[in-house]
Formats: sequence, C-alpha cells, structure tokens
Amino acid sequence: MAAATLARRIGRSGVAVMKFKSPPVNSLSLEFLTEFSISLEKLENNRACRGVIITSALPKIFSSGLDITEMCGKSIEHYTEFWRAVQEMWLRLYGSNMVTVAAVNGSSPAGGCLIALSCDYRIMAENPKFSIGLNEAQLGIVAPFWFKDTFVNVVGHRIAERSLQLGSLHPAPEAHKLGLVDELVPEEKLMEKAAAVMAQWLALPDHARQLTKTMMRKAVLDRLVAHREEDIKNFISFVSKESIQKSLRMYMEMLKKKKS
Ligand SMILES: CCCCCCCCCC/C=C/CC(=O)SCCNC(=O)CCNC(=O)[C@H](O)C(C)(C)COP(=O)(O)OP(=O)(O)OC[C@H]1O[C@@H](n2cnc3c(N)ncnc32)[C@H](O)[C@@H]1OP(=O)(O)O
Repeated sequence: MAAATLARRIGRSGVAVMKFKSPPVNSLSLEFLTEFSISLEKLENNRACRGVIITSALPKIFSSGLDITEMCGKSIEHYTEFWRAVQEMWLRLYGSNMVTVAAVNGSSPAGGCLIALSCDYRIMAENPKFSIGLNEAQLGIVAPFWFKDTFVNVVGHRIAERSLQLGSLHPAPEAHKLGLVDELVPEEKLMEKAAAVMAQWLALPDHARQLTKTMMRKAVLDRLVAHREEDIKNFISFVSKESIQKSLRMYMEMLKKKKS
C-alpha cells in the first residue's frame, strides 16, 4: 500500500515501533486506516511482539485526524466502508493485548487524539505549539459515543464534557495538566522515554496485565461491537446532511486559506 507507510521494527525486547508516514499531515484516510489495522493485527498475532510504540515520522504532526475529504461528497457505500475502517482501527487498538505507548511528537487533533487516547500510556513532546484534543465540535460535527467513552476513561467525565463541548485543542502543557497525556518530555528524549515506559510495563507478567486491561476496557469495547451497524447508519445519516457537508467544506477552505 502506498499512502500510509508504517515502518515496523520488532527489537529483541519484543517491542515494535510504528511510525506514521503519510505526508503532509498523517490524515487518516481509508487506505491509511486499513493499513494501520492490518499492521496491528500482524503484530497482535506475532508472539515475539509484546508491545508497540506509536509515533510519527513527520515533523510537528502526530496525526491530523480523520481525512476530511473521505467525508465530503462521497457515496453511501464509501461512507460505510470508511466508517467501518475507523471502527476497526479503534477496536483493534483499544482492545489490543499488547502494551501500547503513544509517543506524541506533534499536533494530534480529533482522530489523531483518539489514537493516542486508545493507547495505555501517552508521552508528548513538551512543545506548547503542539496541541491535542477532540475538536470535532469546532468543525460542526459530533464525536461519536465511543470517542467520548475513550476520552472519559482517560480524563474523567467533567473534563471530557467541557473539552468536548468546546471542541478544545489543548496545548501540550495544558493537556498534561488535564491528564490527557501522562508525561511531557523534551522532543529529543521522546523515544528514549517511551522505551523506558514500555520496559516498565513489560516487566509484569503478560497474562495479569492483559486480563486487567480487558477488565478496564471491555464494557466500552462491547458497546461499539453491539451497536456497530447502528453507529455506521448514524454516521451516514449525519455526514449526508447538506448542513454537515457545508460545515466540512468550509472547514477545509479555512485550512487552505490559513496558508495564504
Ligand atoms: C448523535 C450524532 C451521531 C454522530 C455520528 C457521526 C459523527 C461523525 C464524526 C466524525 C469524526 C471526525 C473526527 C476527525 O478526526 S475530523 C478531522 C479533524 N481534524 C482537524 O481538525 C485537523 C485539521 N488540520 C489542522 O488543524 C492542520 O492541518 C494541522 C494538523 C495542525 C497541520 O497544520 P499545518 O499548518 O502543518 O498544515 P496545513 O494546515 O497547511 O495542512 C496541510 C494540508 O493537509 C490538509 N489537511 C489537514 N488536515 C486534514 C485532514 N484532517 N483531512 C484532510 N486534509 C487535511 C490541508 O488542507 C492542507 O492541504 P493543502 O496542502 O491541499 O492545502
């Protein structure tokens, strides 16, 4: 696959490093999501792999979230396939038996934030220009219930409620204060710190850690599994509305204008 190059390396420690590399901004296209899910599945099935560190190969951007062009002016069949791929990615990552560490080395709005939130631990570069959050409301769209559930499980109900309603993108220091990321480190120390955290988590017996993780996450995962088709229908009826299409088009125009 061409668009989303994900480098994987499993060291002797049993840790894979996955680097997002889909210029310009690692947006989560159908192709990217499909490749990401396949990569996760392969690692999950590889007995030599016990943990994965997820980071970006691009400067300043971890991931710009879902590829907005996938949600604009496409067919019902396309929306169905795209949303199923978003669900699949989350089910695999949030439900992974591996230890998952996000080394957030750039901005991470919306779907990018979801990826980080779905990991077991988040370390972010301490650059106040980098921000993270579920900013869907700013685009005139609504974060689905499982984005919200994942967020609540990390930061708690009150912080999630305020942040989601305002569509806040939190600069790294604020994200740390809110508990949205676990640690801030200088950018050059990010991978070193991620490896150290990984070693600490892998020092425990896998079965005990995995059963505990399942116990903590199962209800939220089961909720999407039980309502998967309904969630796809909701997505389609939501993005098919002309008012939502207009908001998304305006947002894309705003991104382009910002440059000039
Ligand atoms: C009851 C209700 C039920 C509801 C059920 C349905 C709910 C639907 C929910 C759908 C959920 C969506 C979650 C998402 O992830 S939406 C995506 C949100 N992402 C963003 O808001 C990020 C937008 N991008 C940026 O802020 C910036 O690009 C950046 C990431 C900070 C990087 O800035 P930088 O200055 O470096 O780069 P540019 O802005 O110049 O961007 C370079 C080019 O990339 C294009 N771009 C950027 N982001 C995206 C994107 N997410 N998708 C597609 N394309 C993107 C940008 O336009 C530039 O393109 P150009 O070079 O052609 O101009």
